[in-house]
Amino acid sequence: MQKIDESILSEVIQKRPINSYKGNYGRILIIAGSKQFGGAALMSTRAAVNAGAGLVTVATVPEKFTALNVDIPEAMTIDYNNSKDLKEAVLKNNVIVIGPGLGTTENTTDLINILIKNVDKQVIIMDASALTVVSEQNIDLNLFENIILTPHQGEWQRLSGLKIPDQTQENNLKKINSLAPNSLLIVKKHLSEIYYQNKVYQLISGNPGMATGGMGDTLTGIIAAFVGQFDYSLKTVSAALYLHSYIADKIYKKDYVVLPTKLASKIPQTMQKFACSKK
Ligand SMILES: NC(=O)C1=CN([C@@H]2O[C@H](COP(=O)(O)OP(=O)(O)OC[C@H]3O[C@@H](n4cnc5c(N)ncnc54)[C@H](OP(=O)(O)O)[C@@H]3O)[C@@H](O)[C@H]2O)[C@@H](O)CC1
Ligand SMILES: Nc1ncnc2c1ncn2[C@@H]1O[C@H](COP(=O)(O)OP(=O)(O)O)[C@@H](O)[C@H]1O
Ligand SMILES: [Mg+2]
Repeated sequence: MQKIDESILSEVIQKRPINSYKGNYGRILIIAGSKQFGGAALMSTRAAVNAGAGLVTVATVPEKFTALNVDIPEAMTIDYNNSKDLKEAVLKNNVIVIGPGLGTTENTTDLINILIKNVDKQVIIMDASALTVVSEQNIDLNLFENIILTPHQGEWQRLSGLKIPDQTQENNLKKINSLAPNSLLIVKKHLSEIYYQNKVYQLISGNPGMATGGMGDTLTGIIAAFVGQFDYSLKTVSAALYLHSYIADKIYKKDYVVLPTKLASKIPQTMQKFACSKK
């Protein structure tokens, strides 16, 4: 089993070419949030913008538009219950996050079905409530050509049927190979693991200060921005996962709890440090 360490950051994070523009850095759609869980949409969005995504659109409930526009004016907003607008957004974005803060109502099932009907080669990052609904409704994950799954151990239990003590690397590998063999799976925990193409990779950073609501929502935004700017590959996703914990470890040296908003605020300077460290 390979370890994911700091060297991945300078390998993946690129200096920006002088003549580039926002269209070179990914069009990201984040389908997230609900009346109850607005913060999840905000934290995913903030992380995507701060991790360098060129253009970010959030599909959410209209009552969260003001909060989003005030907090992250860089991001655009659409109503996910307007299926025409959502369909258009699915078609024109190349990386799509679905799940943070959606809740597990029928509405979330409808949103997943709109995605299934309209998606083509876009990279989907499926998290949180979307994973729970997929587990409950037995939705076939193989309908997505390029999919990254980011469950925590509770979500992975629902999806795989494996109780947490049974979530060994061997069992997880078998399960993902039968559920969605072409996916990239991240099982989030202390020392998170990536399962990809029949191999396992383990993160060697992270800390218990990260055990706070919104930390996973923040990760989805970082992964989306990285895939949108760099490419869809194991290395790029590993770098996004590593950056998240790397910043969290720096904050944890001084702070008892690692606030997701604080983590997100440190993404631009940390990316610049690794982009500039290149020979
Ligand atoms: N500010 C906001 O808007 C926020 C909104 N959020 C949104 O809330 C929605 C629900 O997501 P969720 O993760 O909070 O709850 P859920 O899917 O019910 O899973 C919990 C169940 O799994 C179990 N469990 C076992 N291991 C676990 C582990 N390592 N980590 C966590 N749980 C673990 C756990 O066991 P227990 O604690 O009961 O022993 C329990 O039975 C989702 O849309 C999310 O995006 C959050 O992001 C927070 C900030
Ligand atoms: N004890 C820990 N050690 C290392 N990382 C942790 C720890 N607790 C939580 N994390 C990390 O924090 C994130 C939590 O994700 P998740 O549970 O989905 O949060 P949320 O849904 O509240 O946004 C994951 O990346 C996980 O690996
Ligand atoms: Mg989560």
